[in-house]
Amino acid sequence: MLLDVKGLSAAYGLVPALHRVDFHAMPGEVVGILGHNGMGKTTLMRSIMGYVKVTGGEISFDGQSILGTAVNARARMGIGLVPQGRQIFPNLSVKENLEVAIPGGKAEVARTVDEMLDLFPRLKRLLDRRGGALSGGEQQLLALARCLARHPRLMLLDEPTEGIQPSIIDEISDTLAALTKKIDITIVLVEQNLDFITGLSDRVYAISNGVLDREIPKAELTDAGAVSAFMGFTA
Ligand SMILES: Nc1ncnc2c1ncn2[C@@H]1O[C@H](COP(=O)(O)OP(=O)(O)OP(=O)(O)O)[C@@H](O)[C@H]1O
Repeated sequence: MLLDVKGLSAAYGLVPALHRVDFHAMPGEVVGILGHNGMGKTTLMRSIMGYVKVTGGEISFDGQSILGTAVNARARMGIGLVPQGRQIFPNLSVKENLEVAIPGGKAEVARTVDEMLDLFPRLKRLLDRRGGALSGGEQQLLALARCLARHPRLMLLDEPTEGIQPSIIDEISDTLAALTKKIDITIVLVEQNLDFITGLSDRVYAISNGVLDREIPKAELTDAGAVSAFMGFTA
């Protein structure tokens, strides 16, 4: 098991945001977590990366507890987060956005930029463009490349389709599916886009009001009524 989250709780002051969350990801898996606005998806991603102080439970990465470790230590262990809203540098060029994400000397940086351009060919012709002048979809590709440039073993994706045109969402889905075949990576993604999540994920969980304890059986993912029931809606 690469990631094992057990009984994880987090709160903002006295208000709980995650309540005894249990899930895991095996090496090479794409695990989707489906949930509506405000259900705790971002809090979960940021807790695993180490930005949110948790109030209970356990997070293990590659068999080791990571709860007491800082964000940069988790990054060095091989965890990467593509944050909600992408958070690229709007005033830096695409090339500079990539370069500043890559640790190492000049040669290593140049080699890794080339490696990322092979994975994201669409960024090649945009290298000199300012990050802020990219479309939402292009920004998402850049954010993915910035994360992968550090060669994480686990990539956490926080709502990759948010604010992106439907036509580009398919391209992002195809790019991610191709990636998982080319490189050794485990992905945990949180989303509210059902088609995107079912298209990419090996397994899907539902999160509702900070509670994540149910895996949605694969056979039921194509049944809108069953998914609604899992998400806590009554027919
Ligand atoms: N910094 C904060 N301070 C206080 N409450 C917060 C903070 N961040 C999130 N919350 C609350 O915690 C709950 C979970 O929020 P979270 O952002 O994790 O949900 P989400 O599923 O990612 O939602 P969205 O899709 O809108 O980003 C919400 O009720 C939210 O209002």
